[in-house]
Amino acid sequence: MKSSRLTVAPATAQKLARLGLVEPMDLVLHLPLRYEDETRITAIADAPYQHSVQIEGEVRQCEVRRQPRKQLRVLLADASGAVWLRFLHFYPSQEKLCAVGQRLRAVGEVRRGFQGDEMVHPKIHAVGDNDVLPEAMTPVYPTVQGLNQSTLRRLIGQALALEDLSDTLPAALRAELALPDFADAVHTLHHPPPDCAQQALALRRLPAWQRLKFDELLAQQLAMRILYRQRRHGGSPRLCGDGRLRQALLAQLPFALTAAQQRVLAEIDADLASPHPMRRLLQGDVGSGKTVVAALAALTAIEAGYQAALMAPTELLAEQHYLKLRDWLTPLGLTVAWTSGSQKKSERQAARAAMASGAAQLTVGTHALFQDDIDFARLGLAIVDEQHRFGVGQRLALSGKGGEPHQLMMSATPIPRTLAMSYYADLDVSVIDELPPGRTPIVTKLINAARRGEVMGAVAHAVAQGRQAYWVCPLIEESETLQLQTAVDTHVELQAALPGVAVGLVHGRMKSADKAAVMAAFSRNEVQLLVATTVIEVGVDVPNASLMVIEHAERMGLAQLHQLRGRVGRGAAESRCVLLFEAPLSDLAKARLKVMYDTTDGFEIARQDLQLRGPGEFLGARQSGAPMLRFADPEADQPLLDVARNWATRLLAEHPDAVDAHLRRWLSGKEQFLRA
Ligand SMILES: Nc1ncnc2c1ncn2[C@@H]1O[C@H](COP(=O)(O)OP(=O)(O)OP(=O)(O)O)[C@@H](O)[C@H]1O
Repeated sequence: MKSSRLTVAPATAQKLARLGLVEPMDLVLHLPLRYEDETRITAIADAPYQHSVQIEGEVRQCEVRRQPRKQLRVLLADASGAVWLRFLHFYPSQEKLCAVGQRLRAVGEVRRGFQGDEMVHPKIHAVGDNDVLPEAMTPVYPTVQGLNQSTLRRLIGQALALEDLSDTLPAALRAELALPDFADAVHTLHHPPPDCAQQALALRRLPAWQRLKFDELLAQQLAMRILYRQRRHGGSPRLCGDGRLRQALLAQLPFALTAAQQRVLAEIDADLASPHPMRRLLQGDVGSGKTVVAALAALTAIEAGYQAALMAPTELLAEQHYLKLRDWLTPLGLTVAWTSGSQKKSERQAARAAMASGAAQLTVGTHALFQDDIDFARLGLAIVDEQHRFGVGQRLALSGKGGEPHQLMMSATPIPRTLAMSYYADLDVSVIDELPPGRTPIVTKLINAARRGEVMGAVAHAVAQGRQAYWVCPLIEESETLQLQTAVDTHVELQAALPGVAVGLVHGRMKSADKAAVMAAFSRNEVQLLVATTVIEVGVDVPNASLMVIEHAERMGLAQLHQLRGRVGRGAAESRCVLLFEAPLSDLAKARLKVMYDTTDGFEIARQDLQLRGPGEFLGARQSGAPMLRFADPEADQPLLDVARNWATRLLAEHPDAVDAHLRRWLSGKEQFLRA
């Protein structure tokens, strides 16, 4: 991260980028998950259970226990009572800090333990003579492994001090809506005063929250309005083909198009033939056959003498598409180019030359394809896969690329109707609402992780029948490194447990050539069991795989589970998806897993997910894979959305400068093209 005023070491910048923090303004908008109240001291005897409090006292006892597991136990006492502080992992420095007689402050939640009240892993520090209590609450930010709270707090503090936080909304608008000033709002949310009720903060009811939600919704509405306008006034080539290439591909495919595929194709064809740019969202549940529709649309552009480009959010997915499209299109005498960030320079240059000269009729790459200065000789159609990760900001940037190629966005994540109407209003929507025939429904099983051994047996059985399986190790504790470790360990474990089965491993940190090699071996059935992190979530298509095992399913978002499950059930064989969970399950986790058990309809899952999560659930919203809104809640904030919609019209007409400033603030950084 670089700005004229804020510099960050490259290693830290990398970790920040994993949180989506790229620009200094992203730091300003990286809001706390919760707060710790260190502004006051609570008497130990008065500390309520399960509420974060700060206590202060003197160490009376300090011991390291070896049984039942190694731990540090410290008895802290004040005039009112005493409580045990317990650390299961600790450093020698912590043990030293807790010497008998030392005065300590500890922040954490008190709970009833076996040996009386205790605080597990509290935050502690020694009390000095002139230690003053802070005036504001202490923020706790979402983070990744290796990036601690104090570094984040320092960087965010610097960004708050150095960034231009002046208001982008005209004073009249703020007054009319009784919204606080932008700078005040962000300062309050990072460092709320102690009298600010935790409850109101958590529920996002404070005026400061309203302000951020409103700003975010307004930016969305403005961007959509501008896109819509560009589209009405923009000119695009009329793409009418003679059907020659299409017929050739269809003749080559081992299946006929479903009625739904034919219908959406007709909708796309009508758009392509019009002189205005197509902006169409193609929705279809996992495995509904969107790729072939995209290929046929590309062929129309090519028949008309233009080029097409297809972009996917990750390199793995882009490569899968590339391999499939190359196999389909090369026999038709066409050239398909592949470009990716990890390619050798000479290969990339060759691919770019082929795009610039027009020698490549179709180019496949990651979303970064449109990030750099890439020239196409005659780009007629841009296809963007996984639209839900491609926010309105990116759409705006794409159409600003000069020329007006037609755009087709594809999404396998069903977007509930209310959401689609509010956030994709600038797009037309086509839905593939039918699966190809001959698929046997996927049977879903919920199995306690204690019965993992039996599940391994089921894998061995599937392999013995000539089938293949996936074993997915999901994100645990918000840490990619841990996820990787789990996948690596599981790979070793399964190899040992299943002699005679070729077990492969694929994860996000592998070199893309290695990843591709494992995927290719899995496609050829040389690898029968693929252990994977969630990198395989989208787009992997191996019809012979009929068993999917997902560990820690209770911790995953339903949309993600649905995507993963969609990797099986793609062939004629009966497929199963085993969701392993760690007991005991909370009621919410039970309800969520039940949804997965009850239905395989992605739209129904999305609807129930939204209902179960309820408004304001930060993590849930992130897990659902819809990061287009960070603050506002599509359902609960409907009234605010209506106001933002009206104001978007007024601002565009009366305050073009404010529009520019507002979009620059809200659509930079986070809304940049995602790099794979
Ligand atoms: N009409 C059809 N009849 C039979 N099989 C089909 C048909 N259309 C597509 N398929 C096959 O179904 C599988 C899934 O298709 P595809 O990968 O295009 O799905 P998708 O909609 O892109 O799914 P996802 O979003 O999960 O990647 C592929 O193996 C594809 O060849």
